[in-house]
Amino acid sequence: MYQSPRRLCSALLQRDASGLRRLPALGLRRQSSPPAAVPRPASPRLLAAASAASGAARSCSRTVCSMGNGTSRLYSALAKTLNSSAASQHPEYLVSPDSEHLEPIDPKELLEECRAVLHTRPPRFQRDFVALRTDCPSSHPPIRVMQWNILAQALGEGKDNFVQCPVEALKWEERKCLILEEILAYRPDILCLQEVDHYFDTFQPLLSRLGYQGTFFPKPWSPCLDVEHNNGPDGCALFFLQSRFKLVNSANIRLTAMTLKTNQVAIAQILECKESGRQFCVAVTHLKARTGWERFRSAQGCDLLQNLQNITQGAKIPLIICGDFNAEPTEDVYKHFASSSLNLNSAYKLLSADGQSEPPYTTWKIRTSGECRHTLDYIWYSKQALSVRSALDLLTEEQIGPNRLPSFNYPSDHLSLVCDFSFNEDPEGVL
Ligand SMILES: NC(=O)C1=CN([C@@H]2O[C@H](COP(=O)(O)OP(=O)(O)OC[C@H]3O[C@@H](n4cnc5c(N)ncnc54)[C@H](OP(=O)(O)O)[C@@H]3O)[C@@H](O)[C@H]2O)C=CC1
Ligand SMILES: [Mg+2]
Repeated sequence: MYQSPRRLCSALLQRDASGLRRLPALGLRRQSSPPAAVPRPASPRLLAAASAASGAARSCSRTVCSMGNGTSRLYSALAKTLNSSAASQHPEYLVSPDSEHLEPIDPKELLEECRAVLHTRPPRFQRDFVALRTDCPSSHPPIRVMQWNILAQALGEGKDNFVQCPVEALKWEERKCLILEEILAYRPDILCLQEVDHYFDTFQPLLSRLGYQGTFFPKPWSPCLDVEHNNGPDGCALFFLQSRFKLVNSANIRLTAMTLKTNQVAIAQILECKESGRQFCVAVTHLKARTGWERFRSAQGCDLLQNLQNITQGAKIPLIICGDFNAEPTEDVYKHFASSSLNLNSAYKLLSADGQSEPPYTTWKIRTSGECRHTLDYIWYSKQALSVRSALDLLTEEQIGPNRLPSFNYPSDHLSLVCDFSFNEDPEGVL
């Protein structure tokens, strides 16, 4: 039954059986009158538990931190104590100690809360899934994977110079609802994010209440820490639905380039499907940005491929790799992935008429330096073990609008990519 946002919020504020006040999942106050304002909780019980460990780190990182100073090192160190260290393989570190105490939330209720906060904004864009393979019936539900560079709040406000994007469109309290709305609209089984600088206070607590298990690996020297009032370093985050998968193994990888440690990271996890018992490896990364760094990106890509070779025991385990590669398909790093012995294909090529061309853009923005329209984001997959059943179409130029991204309608300068995968039958010996 449809509940108005006003009724929903009051329902969320009722006392639960334990006598403790239940709080709105988002803990947000609406910007203007109708519908009624949601009181900001004085002490959000559920969010406090999840973000307590990050509180000290966040308060110390609210000052301007130049890279390499004690404060950013302290944050990095603290963040790492909550996650596994570089290239470690300790699943026990990856389980949030508080996750079992978190009250589940209904995704529909959270979506309603988001929509109430966003009621003054234009409606979200309609995007459709394009069916790609209907000829290979599978006895198990598909695995939906979402890849998205969500735009770090500190970079969007302090570094990216999106000259056509009004500052009000970047306000975190509303932008986070647009991000959550996009995630909730597609409800991925696996969510791979880049530029996450609100992991501990937003995504980890909320997504864990939606049934996800999350891992965060911050960049060692995040440029976010240069920005005044930053919320800590940005990094990659990987979430999967605990109802569908069991974590078998996990590695946080600091990428190297020509044997040197770099500022870019990846997370790779082996997951086991609870329905089918099949195992696969999913990885998320964000390679070095900017022109002039093509060889560096290429070296980082080679390092990631080598790590994935080791993790999948030479491609014995099927792979899905999501990332903002910061590289057009013409770059060497793309070519390395396309020709790797891991037998990978890029899922979004399948949206093209011949199945051979990447989409014309995955990011589109206007900076002081001009308009930047590029294809940089990819979902790679083991082409012999997996099939892409469908993929979410991109936004059209008309939907994106003349001021490009981010905007009041869309929270990031990068588009989300979403694919439904299924395992091919009888892959024995094919890999
Ligand atoms: N003190 C130290 O030892 C070190 C300090 N640093 C700091 O980190 C920063 C760079 O870190 P690094 O990880 O290499 O960052 P990158 O060059 O990879 O870029 C960082 C972010 O900037 C965005 N970006 C890309 N192009 C532009 C542009 N033209 N204008 C504004 N933003 C852009 C990228 O977004 P997208 O991916 O969406 O394009 C990316 O998220 C330095 O500026 C420095 O402050 C870094 C290393 C060491
Ligand atoms: Mg960016």
